[in-house]
Amino acid sequence: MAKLPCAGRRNILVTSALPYVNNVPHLGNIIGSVLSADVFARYGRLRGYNIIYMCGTDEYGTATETKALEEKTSPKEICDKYHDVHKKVYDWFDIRFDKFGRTSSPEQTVICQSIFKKLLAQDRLYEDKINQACRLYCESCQRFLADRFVIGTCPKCGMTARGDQCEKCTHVLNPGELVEPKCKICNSSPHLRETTHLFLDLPKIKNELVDYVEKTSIAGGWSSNSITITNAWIRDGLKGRCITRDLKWGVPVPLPRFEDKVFYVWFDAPIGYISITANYTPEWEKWWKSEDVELFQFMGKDNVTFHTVIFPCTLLGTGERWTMMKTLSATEYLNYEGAKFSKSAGIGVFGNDAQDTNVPVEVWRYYLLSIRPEAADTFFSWADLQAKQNNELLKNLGNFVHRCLSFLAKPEGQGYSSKIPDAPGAEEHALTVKLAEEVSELLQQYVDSMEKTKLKNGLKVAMSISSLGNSYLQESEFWRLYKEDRPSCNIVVRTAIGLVKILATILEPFMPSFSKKVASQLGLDLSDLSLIDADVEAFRTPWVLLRDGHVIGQPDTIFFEMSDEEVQAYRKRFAGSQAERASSEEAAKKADVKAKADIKTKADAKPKKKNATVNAADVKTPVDIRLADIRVGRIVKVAKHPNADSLYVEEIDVGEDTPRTVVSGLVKFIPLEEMENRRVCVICNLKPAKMRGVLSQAMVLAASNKEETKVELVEPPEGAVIGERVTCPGYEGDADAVLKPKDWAVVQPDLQTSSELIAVYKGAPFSTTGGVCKVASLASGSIK
Ligand SMILES: Nc1ncnc2c1ncn2[C@@H]1O[C@H](COP(=O)(O)OP(=O)(O)OP(=O)(O)O)[C@@H](O)[C@H]1O
Repeated sequence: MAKLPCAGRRNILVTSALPYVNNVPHLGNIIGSVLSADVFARYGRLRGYNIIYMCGTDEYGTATETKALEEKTSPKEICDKYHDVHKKVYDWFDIRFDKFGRTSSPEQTVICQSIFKKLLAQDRLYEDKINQACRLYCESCQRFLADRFVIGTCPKCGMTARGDQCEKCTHVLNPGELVEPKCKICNSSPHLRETTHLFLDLPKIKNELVDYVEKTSIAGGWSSNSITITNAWIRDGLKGRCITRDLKWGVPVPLPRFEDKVFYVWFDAPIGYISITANYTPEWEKWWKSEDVELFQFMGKDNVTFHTVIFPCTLLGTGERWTMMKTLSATEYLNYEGAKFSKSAGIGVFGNDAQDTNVPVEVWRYYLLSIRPEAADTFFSWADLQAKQNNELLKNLGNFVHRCLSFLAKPEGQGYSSKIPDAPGAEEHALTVKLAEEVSELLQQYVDSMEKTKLKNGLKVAMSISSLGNSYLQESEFWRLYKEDRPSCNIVVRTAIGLVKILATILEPFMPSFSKKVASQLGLDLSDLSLIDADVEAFRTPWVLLRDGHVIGQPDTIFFEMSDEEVQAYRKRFAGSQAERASSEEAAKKADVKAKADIKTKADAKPKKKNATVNAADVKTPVDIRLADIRVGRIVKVAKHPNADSLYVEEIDVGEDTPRTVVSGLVKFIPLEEMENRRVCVICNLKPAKMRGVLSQAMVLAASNKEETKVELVEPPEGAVIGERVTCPGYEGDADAVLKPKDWAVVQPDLQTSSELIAVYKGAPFSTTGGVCKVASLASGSIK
């Protein structure tokens, strides 16, 4: 039965940006919208809030029409097919919507047209009577071009942009503003042709909008990027927004002279949240026209202005009281191994690919959420996924859970025959009291973070409770207590099991499949996991969470190790674009089968690692980029080498007491004045070497093309701190005191610049606290 708002409860309506229907979503789409919203909605349900999560596919517009042309079918059939594809991907990712609908429903037409009529009645729309109403028309395709089918140069930042928005600087455009526009379908130059359209009169609604933004943005906890983007938009001056298009596949405009037009997809898409709710319950107005409902919206940064300016203006302009967005959680972008995820170019891992790997859903969710781009763009890398799976999930979380449960499950004489012991005196047991205090403090941080949609921090805090659990077990020496001091052992075991229950609960929003398994191993139902205030209070005394005599279920391993071979196989399998992968189909098929077989055999052959604690002495540091001590430096002085024309001698500040002297062969490529004061990436642990009589104490990293005719410095970003270490996600660890030349020879060939000009090691970007390191223009260069 559909939920409705209830007086006296927190009523929360969650939405995530409606994914566009004509393609398979990639991991960037998943973390940017649906997965983030799912975590928050799951958290809200655990807290006992009256919460619903609405989402669905955004189906109208030219992109669908064109896809239908390509696939020789109708837009409706395209939408049916891809709606299903999306649904299956999200089901696999354990995304739990209360309703996953679609914008091509009859309810959408009714609600969209009714909002339009109210805007008209309130005089918030105007027809364009001058040339602003021109749209680009392609003579060779004989059609008006939808915004996304025009590409050109952004007038603001000078980069390539689509007709509706520049993805580089997020500037929202009218297609006519693009410099040198081109038709994306046939590459000819479209021209402006006049056609009358309807505009939403944003200047007329400005005061109400500003009032709303001022009242809500800070108080509602909008993510800082969304506040910046919105304020910049308002400051730059609001202009009328065209809300109609010369298309067929869309909601018809119910006005004489406009019958052959439909609403622009960005006018109707946010109305989709409302119509999808109307598909969920006929009493949808109780959610959407209420002052007692908190609306939380999740999306990537490119969707912000549509949700903070255009959609609010649409609602405010009707003169009715709509439920306005309270909290907006907008992510930056997730990138793929140094490149950009792209649906059109087919770069990256897509929702259906993820299912086709050996990586279980809980690991996918954990990894994506642990690198959620909350404050800056982040990077997916297979090596980082491996590191997080092996170190954080297996060695920390899996180890703790399995250690507690398997000890408890052992027969009397070695364990507790699966029965929770009585544990009087826990509140006086010093180590346990200390643990309980630390856990309480972390739980408070967890709740604070989750309430503010700081999901990444919520996850980090939850994982630190698991680390505390491991330290607690270790310090207690429970195996010794079992023989020498059984009452204390009972306290430790019962407390640790309570901690397992806490972890299963607070990690449920992030990894529901993990929590389900742990609940069953604890002999509990999922419904026993709750985070209502009384439970959070009880979590302060973990030893009371499972009663004595309770019998747990069967312990089993939850996480497994990912091998280097698997990482290599995945990197190879998902390299390049989907088209490139498909073009060598036969070869790819064979490689694929082999890769999968390799991976499968490995997984099968692998003795199921029982979350064993790994002995540090057994771990051999692999030969990779972590061995190199790369630091952010600044050239404080530079001169030509006295004895060699091709060499510079620099003094570089790398955060030490005195600058280092460095000799580099860059004279031919970089003029002396461009070297001065330049920020650089420097390898600081190579053995100092004399170069033509001058002792060089480090090496500046630069990228070159194949012919070595062009060389560019690898530059740290503005925000990086001089002297900080440059690391590559997935390859963290101590550098060698001195980097051996033979190790450098192994590492160097994998150092490159990506298509996005980012310095990468095996796809993992050179990262600093200020962002990633880049070169000026040299893509696919070799770094040394
Ligand atoms: N790399 C990314 N990282 C994080 N979020 C992203 C990324 N790419 C897209 N998103 C977000 O994913 C959500 C769904 O995107 P949507 O399906 O509209 O497609 P899109 O990737 O933005 O591309 P297009 O508009 O070309 O279809 C949006 O909120 C968008 O901001």
